[in-house]
Amino acid sequence: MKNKKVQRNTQGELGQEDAERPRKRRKLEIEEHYTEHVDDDNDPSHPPTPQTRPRSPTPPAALPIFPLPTRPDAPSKQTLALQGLDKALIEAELVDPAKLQPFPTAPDDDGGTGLSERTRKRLQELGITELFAVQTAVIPFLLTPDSAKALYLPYDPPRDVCVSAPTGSGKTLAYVLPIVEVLSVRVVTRLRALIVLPTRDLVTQVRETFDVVAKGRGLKIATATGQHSFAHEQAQLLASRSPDLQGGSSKVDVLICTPGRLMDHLSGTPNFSLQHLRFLVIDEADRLLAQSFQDWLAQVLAATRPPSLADHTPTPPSQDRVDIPRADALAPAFLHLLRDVPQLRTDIDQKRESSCQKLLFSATLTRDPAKIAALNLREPKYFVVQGQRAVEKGDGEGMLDFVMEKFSMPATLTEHMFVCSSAEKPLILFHLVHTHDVVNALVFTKSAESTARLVKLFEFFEAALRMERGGAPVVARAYSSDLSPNERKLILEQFKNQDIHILVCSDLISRGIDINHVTHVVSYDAPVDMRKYVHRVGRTARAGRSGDAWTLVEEQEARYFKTMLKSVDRLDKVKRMRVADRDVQGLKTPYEKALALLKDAYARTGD
Ligand SMILES: Nc1ncnc2c1ncn2[C@@H]1O[C@H](COP(=O)(O)OP(=O)(O)OP(=O)(O)O)[C@@H](O)[C@H]1O
Repeated sequence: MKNKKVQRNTQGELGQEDAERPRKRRKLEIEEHYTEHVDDDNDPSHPPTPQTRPRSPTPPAALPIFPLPTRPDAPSKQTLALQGLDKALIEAELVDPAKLQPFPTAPDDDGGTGLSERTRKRLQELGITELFAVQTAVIPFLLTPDSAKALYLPYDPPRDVCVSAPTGSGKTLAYVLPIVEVLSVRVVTRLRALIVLPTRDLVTQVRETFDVVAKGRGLKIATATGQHSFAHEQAQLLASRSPDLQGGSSKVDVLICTPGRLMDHLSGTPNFSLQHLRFLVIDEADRLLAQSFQDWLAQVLAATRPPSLADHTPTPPSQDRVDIPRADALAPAFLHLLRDVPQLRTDIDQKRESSCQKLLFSATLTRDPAKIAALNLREPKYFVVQGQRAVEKGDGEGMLDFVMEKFSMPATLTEHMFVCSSAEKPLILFHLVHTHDVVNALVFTKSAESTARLVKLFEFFEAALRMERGGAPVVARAYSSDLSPNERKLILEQFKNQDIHILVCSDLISRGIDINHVTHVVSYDAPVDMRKYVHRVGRTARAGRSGDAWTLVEEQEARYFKTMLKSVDRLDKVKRMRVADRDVQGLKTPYEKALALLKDAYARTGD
C-alpha cells in the first residue's frame, strides 16, 4: 500500500490544509494510516508506537459492509396528528350528518332505537317524526340492550360517552330522551340525573325540553342557578334534612344547574348526595372544562364515586340514637359504608362500581388529552358528527379533521365576510338589514358598551329613516349581562315573537341558545377565535333550516381572520363581499342625522 501520511504539526494536530479538506476524505486517510501501523507492528523490528491501538489476536480480514443509511419514510400527516391522543378518540365513530331515521309506524317496532312506544308517541305529539344524525347514534348506544336501562349497574358499569356534533344538530334530545326513558321506571325519587350547563339561560332552555318530553312520566325536575335564594333552592331539592340519611335525600329525579350553584349545594346542603346518579351530563363541555373555579369538576366526580373504607370515617354511635341500617337508601356501590354493619368479605365478592354514566356534548369538543384525562372517563365511546367533506374523504381524513379542530358546521349555513373600515361598519350593517329585509337577526359585538352604543345609533337611524320614508321601523334591542334575569327572559320572548327584530348582544348568548327563526347572524365585531365563530354562526341554520352569517372585518383584522378560517379549511366557504359607496348613498342622510344625535346623547351623559 502506498504510504500516505496525514500531515500533523508538532503537537500532532492536523495541518491547516488537512483541516479544510472534507471530513469524509480525512477519515479515510486516517483509516489508511491506522492499517499501515498495524502492518508495521507485525514486524518485530518495529516496537509498538503510542498511536497504535491494542491489537486483537486475529485482526478482522475486512470490515463488514453495511448498506448506506437511508432516510426513513416521514410519518404521514395523519399519524403525526394522532400521536399522543387518547385511543378512544382515535377510534371515534364518525356519523354522517345527513343520516335521518324515521320512526317506524308499527307500535311494537322501535326501529332499534330503544325508545319505548310511550316516548315515541310523545315525540310524535311534539311533531318529531324522525331522529337526527347525532340522535341515531347516541340514543341506541345508551338504551340498548334492555339491560342498559337499569337504574344501577354496579357490576357492569356503563361506558362514558363524548359527542361532538355541529350547532343546531339536536344534541339536547340526544341526552334528554335516554334520561327520561331510563328514569321513568324508578319507584323512589332520588337524584339520578345531573345536567351541568354554563349559563342560566341554557339551564332554562334545557329545563323546557325536559318538561315537554317527560310530560306525564311522573319525573320531578328542578333547576339550580342562583336565580332564587339558596334556602329556596334547598327547599326545592331536599325531602329531609335528617342527619341520619346515609343515602342522601332528594325531592327531584333530575337537576339542571350551573357549576357555581352546584358547588354551593355540594358543600352547603346537608343530604345533597350524588351517589345515586345514573347520568352526569356536561353540555357545552369544552366551555365548562375551561372553568376551573373551586375545582368544580374534580369535586363533582369525587361525589359520584364511592369512597374506599379506608378513607371513610364512620360517625361514632351516639347514646340516644338507635342506628337502623337503611340499605335501600345507599346506592349499591356505597353499601360498604353502611353504619354498624360488620364488613364480611368473601372470595366471591365482586367490586361494585358507581353506575354514573358521564355524557359530554359540544359542537367544539376539546381534543386536549390533559382536559380529557381530568374527566376520568370509563371506557369512553366517542361519536363525531363530521361534515360532508369528512364523509366524502373517508374515516381517516374525517378523523383528522376532528383532531385538527376543523369543526363541522351546519350544511345549511351560508357565510359572507365584508372587509371595511371601522367607521363604515354601522352604515354597512344598516344597508344589509334594509336590502335583505332582515327581521330576525342576532348581531354580536365585542362588549356591552359597544352593544349599547350600536343599539342607540340604530334607534336614531330608524327614526330618521321613518321621517324620510314612513313605514314601520326595524326594532333593535340590547341583550347583555347588565340586564336582570327577568328582563333577559322578557326580551328573548319578544324576540321569539318577532316584536323585536334585531337583538344586539355580546358572546353571552353565542352558545347553545336555540331560537328557531334566526335567519341571520351578524358578527359586527369579528370573533377572536374559531370556537367563538362556530358558536355565533351556529345560532342560525339550526335543525336543517337555512341561515346566513355575515362577518364585518376591519381592514387591519382581515389578515388574521382569513388565516383563522384558512387554518380550519373554511376560507373557501366564506364569500368575500364589498359594499360600494353608491350602495349606501340613499341611507347617508338619515345616518348622518343619527350620528349627530348619538354624539349629542353621549355628550349629555358625559360618556
Ligand atoms: N329529531 C328532531 N326533529 C325535529 N327537530 C329536532 C329534532 N331534534 C332536535 N330538534 C330541534 O332542533 C333544534 C336544535 O336542537 P338543539 O338545541 O338540541 O341543538 P344543539 O345540537 O344542542 O345545538 P348547540 O350546539 O348550538 O347547542 C331544537 O329546536 C330542537 O327542538
